[in-house]
Amino acid sequence: MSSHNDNTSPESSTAQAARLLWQAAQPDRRTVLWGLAWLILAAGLDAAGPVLGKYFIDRYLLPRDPMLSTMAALLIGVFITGSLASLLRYWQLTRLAGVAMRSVLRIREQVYGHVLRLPMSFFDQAITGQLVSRVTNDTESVKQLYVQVLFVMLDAMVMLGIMLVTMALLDVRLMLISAVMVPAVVAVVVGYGRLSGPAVARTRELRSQLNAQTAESIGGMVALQATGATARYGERYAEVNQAHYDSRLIEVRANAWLLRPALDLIHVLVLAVVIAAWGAQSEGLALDALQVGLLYAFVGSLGRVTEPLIQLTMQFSQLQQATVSAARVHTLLTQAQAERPHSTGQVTAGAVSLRELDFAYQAEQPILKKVTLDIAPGEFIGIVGPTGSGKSTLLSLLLRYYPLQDPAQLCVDGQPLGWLDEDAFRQAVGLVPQEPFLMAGSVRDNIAMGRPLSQEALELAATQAGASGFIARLSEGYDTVLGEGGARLAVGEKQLIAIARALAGQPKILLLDEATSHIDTATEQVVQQALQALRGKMTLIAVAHRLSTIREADRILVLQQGRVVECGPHAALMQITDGVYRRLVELQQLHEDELGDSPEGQAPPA
Ligand SMILES: Nc1ncnc2c1ncn2[C@@H]1O[C@H](COP(=O)(O)OP(=O)(O)OP(=O)(O)O)[C@@H](O)[C@H]1O
Repeated sequence: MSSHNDNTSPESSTAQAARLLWQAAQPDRRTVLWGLAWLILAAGLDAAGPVLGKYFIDRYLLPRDPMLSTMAALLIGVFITGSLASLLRYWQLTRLAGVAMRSVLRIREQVYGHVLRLPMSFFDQAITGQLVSRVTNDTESVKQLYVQVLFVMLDAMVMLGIMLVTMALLDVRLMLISAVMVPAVVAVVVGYGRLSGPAVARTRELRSQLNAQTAESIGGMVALQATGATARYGERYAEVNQAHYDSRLIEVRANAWLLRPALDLIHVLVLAVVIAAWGAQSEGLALDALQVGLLYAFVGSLGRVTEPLIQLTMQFSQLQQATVSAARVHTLLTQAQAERPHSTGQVTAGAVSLRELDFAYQAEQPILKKVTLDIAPGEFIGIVGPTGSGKSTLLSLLLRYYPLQDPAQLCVDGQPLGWLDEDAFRQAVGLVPQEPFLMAGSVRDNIAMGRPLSQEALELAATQAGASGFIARLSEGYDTVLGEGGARLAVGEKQLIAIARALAGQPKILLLDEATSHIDTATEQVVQQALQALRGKMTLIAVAHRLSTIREADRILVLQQGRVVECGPHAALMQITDGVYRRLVELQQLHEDELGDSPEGQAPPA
């Protein structure tokens, strides 16, 4: 993901986080509302404790009135209300924990599903490690936010409200003095937020960078070790790690200085003022009329108000971090998805027509210029050209990875490609990429890719791809587990599986993107035979550096700097004196003669 998405400031992130939480908790709205009602009742029962205590002191303890049965009833009442409040709170908080976990489950599914549907242009700039962190770590932090908001904040607010009402009923003046605590605590929290907010955002950003660097280094370990870059990468990592530590230290310091000590101070100050005010109020009165019970009730209630406030503020840094995470998840979720048209358009025959096709990734930098070509159903087209001439770009457009300014410039069976129904389109167009992407599953899983394929369909695809021979030799045939990235197979074998995968969908159009670049001559011949066998059964469009792969094509399209410079069968193109294709073939011949027959014997970049 581009880094600008990570710079979400805590201020702007609060609203985004709130929206995300609210939306994900929607299906559990009733549980949350009922939870609120029960928490109010629990707080009411809690508030009854000090009130009953006051009654006990004022009526029986101070006047030394030995009404033993009533006193016992009062004490039992205090015990029962306290126990009931605890039980209710425990029950509700368990239910709310369920809401938090279910909401995170939904968010994670939503984020993953969303990432799967993002346009390819997004992944041009995406950093894998950061995206992974978004889907797993950030969503986990969001759970923390639910826990904070639902348990601590909700519970604390309810408790605070009920306690203030109870205090007001006991003595409005003393309640007003106690209520000063609320703005004082808010001031501490706001001050803390201002002080540590930037550090919190920076810590998250740096942690994300650490993740990204780790993922990148592990992914590129071969290149890293081969170029002796491990020490430099180690230093680079250490720098970010140190910056992360420094930033975290600022947070922790702000925490240590501001939160607990500041709150304890406020509590003690308020307590002192309440006692002083009570002393002033009761001056000159007899002891039994002094309402010692009132003071007892106030001190008890004040403790119950302080505790949730302290909890709330102590968790504030976590809350901030979780808010930043939630905002980043929200930002990712608001990334526009690739358009998935739902139309009745279908690919019936596989005719492709390019009409003066223009394309640029960035404005003013055209990559393809007025490419015009009509491909008949079942035709085999080879695309060649020097590096950077736009071959892969053309395939990307055929795969709908990037939208076109004018959809009519690229049509399949007479309909603009961009308007075809997504599912029908993906079924009709198969791709064999340059790097065969194999998952840590069985051969069967890797060919089927989740599609419900019969054994016959699977075997047919493997046979058509020329892969059935080596699959039969594997220890467990189609059920052989390949290991991560297909580590157990040779590169050529992986490529044959990738071809079988593309063919298993019975495509009308098969695109091959330099599918033979990394394979040996023997495997290339298997691929060539496979292509020959598929001729006429589907439209074949193959980009190839290795020219022997497309030598037999019906027509070869030669691109140079985004323009079609030659087009025709191999023999015809070889007739063109000083032709681009002829030069590429001759250069390749020379290169192969020099290198001998090896996988590297491809067209050198022109
Ligand atoms: N996602 C992208 N964003 C921006 N520019 C790109 C992107 N992909 C390719 N380009 C640029 O477009 C031009 C054509 O690239 P393309 O990959 O289509 O060429 P190619 O003929 O397939 O090259 P090669 O044979 O090396 O694969 C290049 O200049 C490349 O830098």
